[in-house]
Amino acid sequence: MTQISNEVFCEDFLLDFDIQTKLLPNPYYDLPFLIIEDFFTQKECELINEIIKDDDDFEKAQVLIQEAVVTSKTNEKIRKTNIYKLDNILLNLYNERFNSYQKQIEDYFKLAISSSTNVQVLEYKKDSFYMMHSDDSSMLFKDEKLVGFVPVTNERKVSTVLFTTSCEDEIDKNSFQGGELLFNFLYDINGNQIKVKPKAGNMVVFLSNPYFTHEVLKVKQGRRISLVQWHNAIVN
Ligand SMILES: O=C(O)CCC(=O)C(=O)O
Ligand SMILES: [Fe+2]
Repeated sequence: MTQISNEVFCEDFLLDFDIQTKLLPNPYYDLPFLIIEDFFTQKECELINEIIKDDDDFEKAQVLIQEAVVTSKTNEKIRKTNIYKLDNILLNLYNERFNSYQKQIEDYFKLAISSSTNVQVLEYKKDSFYMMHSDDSSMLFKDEKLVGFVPVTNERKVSTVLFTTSCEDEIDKNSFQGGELLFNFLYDINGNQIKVKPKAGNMVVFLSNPYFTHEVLKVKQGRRISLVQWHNAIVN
């Protein structure tokens, strides 16, 4: 294991791979990712959860799969979610809020955000999940062993995930069980994989590169809703 921040260690094999998009934050931080608390208020989250419920106009999740060329196709084995778009009022609110945190994000990761993708609203119902992946690369396997990563996009430097429902023991219409965001190759001081427990209103900000390979564990009950966006950035 190699220490990448005060409280987090990563698998050594990552250091042996030639990761072209390698970038890590300041090793003196406690965590190598940033959690922005209360990006949205509980009321704002509830409004989104309410609207998403009434909106049947979703597309099945598209998964970037590298074939001869990079194509996009629906693959329910990899990801089992519904995707929605935000309406203009909520989108403006999101953008306004994002702008107010942009400098904090840029300072944390020492980069300058140059553009951002559309915001995707993901809904995971019971038994939905999102298999292990890196946001900017394809994982290369040989005989079921991970042997490296190939970048599939250079437009994703930073990933942001904003939760509008919470992971709780007792569920109601704004919560769910399971559905933690797991960073597959990152560990805490006790050797446990880093798992983020979603809390409505909180945004997790991490680099899109293979160090931050992640998955969404299966939702056991309830509705998990997340607003996902990727950002391009100028990195020194
Ligand atoms: O829903 C989440 O928490 C993460 C989604 C994700 O990893 C992605 O869309 O790339
Ligand atoms: Fe992702």
